[in-house]
Amino acid sequence: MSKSIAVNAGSSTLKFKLFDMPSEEVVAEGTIERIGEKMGHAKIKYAGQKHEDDQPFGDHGAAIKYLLDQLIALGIVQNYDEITAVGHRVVAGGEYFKDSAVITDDVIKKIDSLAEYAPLHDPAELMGIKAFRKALPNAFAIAVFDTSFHAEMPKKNALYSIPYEWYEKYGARKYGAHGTSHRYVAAQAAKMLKKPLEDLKLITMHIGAGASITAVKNGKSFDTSMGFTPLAGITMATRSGDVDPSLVAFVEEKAGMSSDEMIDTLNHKSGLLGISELSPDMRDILDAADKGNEKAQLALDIYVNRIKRYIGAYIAEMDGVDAIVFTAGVGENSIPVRKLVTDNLDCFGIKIDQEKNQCRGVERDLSAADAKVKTLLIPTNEELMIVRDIERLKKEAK
Ligand SMILES: Nc1ncnc2c1ncn2[C@@H]1O[C@H](COP(=O)(O)OP(=O)(O)O)[C@@H](O)[C@H]1O
Ligand SMILES: CC(=O)OP(=O)(O)O
Ligand SMILES: [Mg+2]
Repeated sequence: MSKSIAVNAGSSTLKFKLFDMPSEEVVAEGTIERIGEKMGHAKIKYAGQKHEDDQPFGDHGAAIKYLLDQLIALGIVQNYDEITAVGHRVVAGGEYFKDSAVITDDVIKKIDSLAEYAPLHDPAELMGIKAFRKALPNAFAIAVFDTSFHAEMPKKNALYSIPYEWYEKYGARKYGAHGTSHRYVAAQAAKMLKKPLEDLKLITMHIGAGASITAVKNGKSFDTSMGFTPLAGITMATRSGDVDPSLVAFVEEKAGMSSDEMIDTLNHKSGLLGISELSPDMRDILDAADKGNEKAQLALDIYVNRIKRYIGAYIAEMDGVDAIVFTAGVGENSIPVRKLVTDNLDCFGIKIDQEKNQCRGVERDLSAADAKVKTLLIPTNEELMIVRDIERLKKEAK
């Protein structure tokens, strides 16, 4: 018996799961939230116990140090040597990493060189890789890339209608993200539908703080809403999603902003937060909209509209759909958002049963009896995919 850990650094969170392998039993798991904010929060579950801390985590480095310290302090492991393998989530793998990779000095250099493709994520993930390498020098370590699932997307969907040489010279294309999550929920959907994944057309909606929608056709990523970086696509907690690039240049000029300031604003001060001028958190937006706050209502309306827009687009692109899937923070937990997104989609055969929709964080078929297209709720499990890739790459390395 050995232990493997999956480390998942998001834009503002650090999540982990420690598994006993090969049983895949979770022996400890936790989340450190609101990294970089005035006050952060850590929650770790292990051996039937729960440990919580309110303290600031200045950056992902601080969160990683805390996690490594707590593994020993809480007695989750007596010694780091008990953890024989580590899998790190890395958002941007460019066109280079079409599969997960065993971490070497060269792989670290390559990830570093790709950091511009996911500026909110890759630097934090590299910090994690380096800190774990130092603490667990003998562990088998791999990187699992969000972009791998989208790497072979058809060119007609991956390329922008811009000069072709930009793709050749600079790698200017759509890379997408959240691939590990889309891959997991698509496979689970096939199990729930009792059909081979290869025969299905699915729309998987990963809607958390970062959010993306993927058209999964015959088990492969066919199109996805995120773009060159995770800034594109639907409205997110603080990210704008799609905008006309001319508007960007226009506001830069009018407001005297540098392009760095602009990208920072589109990443951190836009989305739900930007429109509502209130909060990036969907729970706050729903509460405020309920109480009649007009900007919160508008933020909610825009958010729902963008998701519907991509559902419609992907049904058209795939020439139909068998099931749509809700996952991630908002998708798994928000009953009202699932209702609003699926309202008035009868024309596509999508209709949910409002009773079945009264649930959170469970795997469930939400479809109404007369729906032609299934609506599924599937909690994501990026960490399970990561440890499964550890096992696969270990075998391949032998
Ligand atoms: N009950 C809920 N209702 C609405 N939104 C929720 C609820 N619970 C969590 N969320 C949202 O989920 C988001 C976090 O999702 P998650 O997938 O963990 O994000 P990420 O991995 O992008 O950091 C938060 O922005 C929060 O607003
Ligand atoms: C790519 C991305 O947006 O990731 P997260 O949702 O974890 O921030
Ligand atoms: Mg995430």
